[in-house]
Amino acid sequence: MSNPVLEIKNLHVWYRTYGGYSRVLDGVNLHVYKGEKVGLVGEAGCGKTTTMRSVLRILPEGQAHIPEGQILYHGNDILKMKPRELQQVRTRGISMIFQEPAAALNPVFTVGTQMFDVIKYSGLSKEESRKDNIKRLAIQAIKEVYIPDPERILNCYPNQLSGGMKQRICIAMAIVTARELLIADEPGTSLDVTIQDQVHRLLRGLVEKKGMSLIMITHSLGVARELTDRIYVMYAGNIVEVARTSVLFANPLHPYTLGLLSSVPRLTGGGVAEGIYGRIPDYLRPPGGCRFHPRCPRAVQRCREEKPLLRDLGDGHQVACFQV
Ligand SMILES: Nc1ncnc2c1ncn2[C@@H]1O[C@H](COP(=O)(O)OP(=O)(O)OP(=O)(O)O)[C@@H](O)[C@H]1O
Ligand code: NI
Repeated sequence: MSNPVLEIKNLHVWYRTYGGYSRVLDGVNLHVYKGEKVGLVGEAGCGKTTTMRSVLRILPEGQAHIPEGQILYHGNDILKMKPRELQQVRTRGISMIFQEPAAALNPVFTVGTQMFDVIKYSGLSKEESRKDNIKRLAIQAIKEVYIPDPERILNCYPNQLSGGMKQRICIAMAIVTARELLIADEPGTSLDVTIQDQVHRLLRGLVEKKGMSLIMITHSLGVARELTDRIYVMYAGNIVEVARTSVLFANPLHPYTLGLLSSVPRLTGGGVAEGIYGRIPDYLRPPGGCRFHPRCPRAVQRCREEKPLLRDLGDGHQVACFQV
């Protein structure tokens, strides 16, 4: 296979807090190939958003600290890029859509004004930046997210649109200029389930049509199963298991993955199964050894003392656990 579009290597991210450093990411490794759809799955607070904000370098300034790690975009470390290079990545390479569409749109400007700005600053040639061309690109992007009457939408303010429409506009803005990788952070979680489902299918269709790569952040293995080729399971700032989606569901190995699977609601009644007891640890004083050991039904002494690294079990199925 060719080289990955994006490769995160041994990423550590800490937050400065009143109590000291909160050591959230503890050596994250993740990659995505061209055209691949990858899921990053784990419960609230495990560090999914932190990982992806690091990629675009949009972590809160002055609070976040990256003591170690690399984020390679076609082999170039994003963490070392100069502002111009970084701008290029953000406008032409990688874009991100967020959970809350309302927060991503500015209420005081029309959809058109905001879309035109995105296009203008995406490094187009002089010829391409002609006004009529910018408008044409915006209209085309709105059509691609299946919103009727694009001309009218351009003149609307965000509050004139429904939540689902706003999320679609955010997607249109993310794909309006040539992009290679789309990072979707639980898009549509604030919307009702049928609309959320439509947003997911729209995303999948678009990235497939354009041959883009997708990193889908979600707390739901069910959602990841629908949308991705490969899944990274994250627990407390570590990747604990990676596998092709079909393999992960056929042969899940890490005790945390098993716990997550048992908390996926059954379609055939029975409701939510037992899930996993306890909660994500305090990152100021994270547990030693395997961070999952306090909640793990299979933990032994070694798990308390030594950190398990990802081991390859063949065919890219990797797991970080001494007990499998
Ligand atoms: N600016 C910050 N300062 C201190 N701690 C932070 C900051 N931002 C995030 N955190 C902490 O980092 C941890 C990981 O947060 P993050 O948002 O990356 O998790 P997540 O997996 O995206 O969760 P969710 O599913 O709720 O979106 C959490 O404990 C969170 O409280
Ligand atoms: Ni998040």
